[in-house]
Amino acid sequence: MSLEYYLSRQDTEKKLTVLGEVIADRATAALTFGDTALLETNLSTLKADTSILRGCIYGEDQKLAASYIAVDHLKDTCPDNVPRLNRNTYNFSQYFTISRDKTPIGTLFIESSRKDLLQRFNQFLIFSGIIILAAVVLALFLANQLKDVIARPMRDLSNTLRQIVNDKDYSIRAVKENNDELGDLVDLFNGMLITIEDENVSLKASEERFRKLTALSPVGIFQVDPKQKLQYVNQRWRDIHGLTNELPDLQDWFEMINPKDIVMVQESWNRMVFDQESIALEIRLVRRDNAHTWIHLLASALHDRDGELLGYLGAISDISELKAAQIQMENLAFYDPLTGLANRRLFKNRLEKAVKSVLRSGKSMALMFLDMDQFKRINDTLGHDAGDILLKAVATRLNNTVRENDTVSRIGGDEFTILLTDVQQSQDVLVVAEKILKALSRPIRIKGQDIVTSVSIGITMTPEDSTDVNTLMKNADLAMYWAKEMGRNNFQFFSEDMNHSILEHLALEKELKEAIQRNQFTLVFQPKVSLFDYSTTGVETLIRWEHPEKGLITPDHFIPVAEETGQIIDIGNWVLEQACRQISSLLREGILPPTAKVAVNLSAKQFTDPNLVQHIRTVLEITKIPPQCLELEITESTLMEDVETAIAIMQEIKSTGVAIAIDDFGTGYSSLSYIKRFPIDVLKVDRSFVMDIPDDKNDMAITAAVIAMAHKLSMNVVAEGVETREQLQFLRQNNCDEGQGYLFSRPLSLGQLHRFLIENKARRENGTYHI
Ligand SMILES: Nc1nc2c(ncn2[C@@H]2O[C@H](COP(=O)(O)O[C@H]3[C@@H](O)[C@H](n4cnc5c(=O)[nH]c(N)nc54)O[C@@H]3COP(=O)(O)O)[C@@H](O)[C@H]2O)c(=O)[nH]1
Repeated sequence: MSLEYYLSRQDTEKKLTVLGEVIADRATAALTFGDTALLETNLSTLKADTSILRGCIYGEDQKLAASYIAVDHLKDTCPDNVPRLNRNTYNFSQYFTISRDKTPIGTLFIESSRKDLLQRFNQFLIFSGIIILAAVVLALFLANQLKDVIARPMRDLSNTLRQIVNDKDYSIRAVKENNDELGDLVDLFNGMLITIEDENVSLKASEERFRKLTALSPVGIFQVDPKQKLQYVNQRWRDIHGLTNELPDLQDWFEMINPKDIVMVQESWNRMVFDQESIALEIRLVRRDNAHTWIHLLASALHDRDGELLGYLGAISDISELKAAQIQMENLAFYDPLTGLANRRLFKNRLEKAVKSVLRSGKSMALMFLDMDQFKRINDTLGHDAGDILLKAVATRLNNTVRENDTVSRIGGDEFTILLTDVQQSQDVLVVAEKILKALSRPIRIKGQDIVTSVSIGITMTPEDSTDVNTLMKNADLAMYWAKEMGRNNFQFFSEDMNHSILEHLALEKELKEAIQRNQFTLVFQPKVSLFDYSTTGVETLIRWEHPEKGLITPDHFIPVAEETGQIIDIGNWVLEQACRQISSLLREGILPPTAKVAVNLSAKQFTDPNLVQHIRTVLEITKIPPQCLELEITESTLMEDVETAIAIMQEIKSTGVAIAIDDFGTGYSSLSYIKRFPIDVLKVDRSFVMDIPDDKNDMAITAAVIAMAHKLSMNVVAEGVETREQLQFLRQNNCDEGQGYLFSRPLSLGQLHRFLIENKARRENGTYHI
């Protein structure tokens, strides 16, 4: 506005200047000549401009020379003298110098009214107002129009969007009204909806597929959200857990895991959550119905395309059957199916590991080798099923005797091993060995019978004795053998001396081979005496080895070796033949009565030798000894090894007319039912029962019972090892038939026997016989 006013004012002032300068120029001559009329004519040109209020020309003397007053302002006059210029007046006024030859000769004063200017300005204002008003009206109009054209479609679009969001219905479409930019926007929006709908459809299809797949899946599937909440499980998952419909908490699920596996599961779960590691575990579940289920668990974290965590997805499969099969396979491969103990393979494996650990830790470990005494006999007597029950009972007792860390194994028929780990001193092992012997000494009831069993235990220590697994096994075996030698039902620690003895044993084996050819064996005969009249009823043949360097070697030392190597067959045959040859002369000479018998010991190997009976017949024939004068002593243990075969062999022997005596009776776990079936003529009560008479009441009772029983079975009873008068008295009181022992005579050479028989006969005949 002010600009407009300023420009109008400048226009007015410029116009006034042009007008003033023209009039001043024209007034030069009229003023020179004082022609007032011409001056006024000149001034009258001011009429043309209605805004001029007055024009005044003053001469050189400053006196008014001519004037013009606008008709509307006749009340105004020109002052007589040149008026002062007053800028504060409402009107414009301006002075123009009238010059002649550049010399001022007068002054023109023109006053112009601002009225036009203001009028023009007002007009401008009015016009501007009208324009603005029109513009506003137009703007409002246009805005209204625009509202319809732009805002409504936008509102429609946003309503559509709101409806889609509220209803989650992506099939709704925005309506396109125009083919303008908004139309394009609607097209784009609808295009986007189509894409979302397509993606939704494929997502729903994929979800449906996922649900169907998981519903039909043979594996249990579960989903956990990022906040560790179990979000989804399929039916199979519920079935495996024995759950119906409820979805348990993750914590509840963890509580269904076997306590032995829970630490492992939690550690793996934490690794999955914090380190994004996948889980693959085999664990046990304890279901609500208390059933145990082995499962294979797989789980891993689930992320979207941007790596944002969506949760965890996992699968479980019921591997109980697989595990059972695996356990069964492992059991078959590593465990003894009868006792459930570790087998030889597993034992060796554990022994190897234990030796390595001993080398690392610097601690000691003991290996025990156990062999059941007389197992074969029990097995044969009571049957294999009874043998199995016995083995199982022994296994249980062994297991209960040792600590959980120790390994008890069955490595063969009646052979067990025990690995005692973390041993401080050999005294600890000794305590365990004693505990084992004690545990096994309690009778085991099988088929209504109380069976007493025992074991012989060999013990070796590592690293003390060796750190080689095979050597340790050999050591323990050797020590066990030693325990057997020491009378069974005991334990022996391995020592290098045992090794030494084995070397001796090997040397003995070698020398035995040559002993027969070199005639190093001799025979001695121990008389058997009637306990009724002290007559000599027979003799027992006992072998002796006269070693050229070692002197006299008793059969205890070489018979077991000969038995092991099989040399006993040759040695036994030699004894049988020699005994018959030597005694036949005594019989022929009548020094031995015709009722007397020469007894020869038969070892187990001899007894089962298929040529035995033929050999007996040959010997009888060669030596001309009557069969009824020959008696074969077979130990109870030999007979009990294979009862049925023993009966058959005995019957064959009996068919030759030769008598059979059961030796060492009472030590071989015979059962009465078998004794009854054995074709036995003589029963020899073992020396171990006689030796403690009269101190051991048990032994006395047993001996008395055995004598009574043998008599009931029509057997002759011979008591072995009679050394004292008390023993003799007891045996006589209990009607024992015969006695053999140092009380009557020690084993005698043939010559000594000859003398003994004659002297004994004479003493009895002349009544000087006394004991
Ligand atoms: N297969 C063969 N075995 C044989 C043969 N010769 C002997 N043997 C067996 O060797 C074992 C030991 O015999 P031996 O050292 O000869 O001892 C016998 C007797 O000397 C001993 N005995 C006899 N009376 C007493 C006595 O009062 N006290 C005592 N301490 N010892 C005594 O007993 C042995 C005889 O025992 P047994 O045979 O059980 O009747 C021994 O088992 C022999 O059998 C052989 O040729 N073949």
